[in-house]
Amino acid sequence: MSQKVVVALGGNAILQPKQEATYENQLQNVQKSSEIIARIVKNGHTVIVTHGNGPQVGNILRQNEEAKDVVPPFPLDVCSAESQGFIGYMMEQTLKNELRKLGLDNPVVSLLTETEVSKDDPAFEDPSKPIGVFFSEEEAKELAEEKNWVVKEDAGRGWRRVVASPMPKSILGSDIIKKLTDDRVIVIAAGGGGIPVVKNEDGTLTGIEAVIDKDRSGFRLAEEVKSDVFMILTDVQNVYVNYGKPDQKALTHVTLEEAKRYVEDGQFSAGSMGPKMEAAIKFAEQGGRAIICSLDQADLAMEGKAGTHITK
Ligand SMILES: Nc1ncnc2c1ncn2[C@@H]1O[C@H](COP(=O)(O)OP(=O)(O)O)[C@@H](O)[C@H]1O
Ligand SMILES: NC(=O)OP(=O)(O)O
Repeated sequence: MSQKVVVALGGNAILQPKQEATYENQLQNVQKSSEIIARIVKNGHTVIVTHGNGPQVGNILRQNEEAKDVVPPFPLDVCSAESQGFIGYMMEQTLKNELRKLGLDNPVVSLLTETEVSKDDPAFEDPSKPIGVFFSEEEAKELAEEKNWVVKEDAGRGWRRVVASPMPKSILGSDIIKKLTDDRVIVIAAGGGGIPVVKNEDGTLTGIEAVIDKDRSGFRLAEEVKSDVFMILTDVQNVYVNYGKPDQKALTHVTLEEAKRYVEDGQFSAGSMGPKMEAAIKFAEQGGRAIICSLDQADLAMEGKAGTHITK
């Protein structure tokens, strides 16, 4: 049965933590992701793609800061837009090429998307979103001192710079995204969580410096385009209970009640699986099917043969 699916690609699908952030490395990874997404389209589903930008937006911000004596630096929301633009470009091009190989002619378009947040969001007082590259604790603390950064440990993987990450209230233009998908267009949207903007009292919009979590914005997008499935692709085949322990157990099909119980038990790290489970649970609460799985099993998971599925 044909279904509408919002696919959220994790940071690993664009750049693995140990890889150098060259354009070539990122293009090669994105090409692999596109190969898999094309298979989902081939199986008859309607796909909307969204993606992370943590490493990329951090690097663009740093490029701006390091070159500030030569070229005036841009604010973080503009860096977000830049990262959305270049990742969207890689995805659009590789997806068109992969669809063509499978004999498909669906149009593909990547849309620069703004996401509305609240200027009063408490996240502005407590930066939590890791961006850019990983450092040792010592290096990170030195950089924090020297450059006035906030740095934090990132889910056991090293230390990173962190910035504010407000909750997404709505994805601007999701009505247009929905119309395009109804017309067979494969849309890449709300990359990097979307460009954070606030609505002023007179209805105008202004950019605000932050990076939105793409699992949270992916949920909003899936909700607003009335998707049947919200699929979060990452680097583990399943969500596990007792993850990393000798008795770890893969979750395949879980009900909302079970999922919430595991969250209460503290089974999912705040900086990694936590936001994914939070987003998946919200989507399942509205009656949709949420899937968390590895990128290479995405097409199998869509057919119910891999990954962790959460339903009401
Ligand atoms: N209970 C769990 N089950 C599976 N993975 C978990 C769990 N808790 C933490 N993780 C970690 O979550 C990581 C995926 O999150 P993250 O690296 O933020 O994803 P991405 O960058 O792909 O969006 C996995 O690599 C794994 O190390
Ligand atoms: N914006 C965002 O959530 O990016 P990552 O998935 O790369 O952290």
